[in-house]
Amino acid sequence: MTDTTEATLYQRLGEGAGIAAVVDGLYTRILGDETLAPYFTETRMVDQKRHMALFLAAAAGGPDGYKGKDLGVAHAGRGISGEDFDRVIGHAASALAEAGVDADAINQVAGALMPLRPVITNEVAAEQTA
Ligand code: HEM
Repeated sequence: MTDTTEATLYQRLGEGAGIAAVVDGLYTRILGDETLAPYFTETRMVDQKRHMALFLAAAAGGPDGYKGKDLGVAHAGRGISGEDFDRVIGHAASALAEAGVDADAINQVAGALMPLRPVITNEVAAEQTA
């Protein structure tokens, strides 16, 4: 079987099927979080899960099938705080752990997502010219 020292992050997440399971777990947690759920009241969750799964697959070095919006544009004007972002990262870590992903790979995912914090949150976006 695949040696984990050589497997790509995408493989360690279980490829497309593994990522789909993680994304299911992630949005179950997000919609169960009373701080985060209100952001998604108008959202078609089937589409949202598909976009997130494709985005994560590409971010993990898998196939680049993401055709959604630029993440700065997708989140602009929603008033998302740094604390909201950190809660989502926490739920992602829990969903990854529940899916059996090892701690090292979870840290890699979190590390890959952290640069998005200023892109997605209102706090720092207000200080940027973009
Ligand atoms: C690492 C963090 C995040 C990633 C990778 C991410 C990823 C995405 C992606 C791929 C989309 C779809 C864009 C499209 O449809 O073209 C999206 C939309 C969205 N995200 Fe995020 N997101 C993150 C954090 C957050 C946070 C912290 C919140 C709020 C608490 C949030 C709320 C939303 C909302 C409300 C939408 C629009 C849903 C709709 O179309 O109705 N996201 N996000």
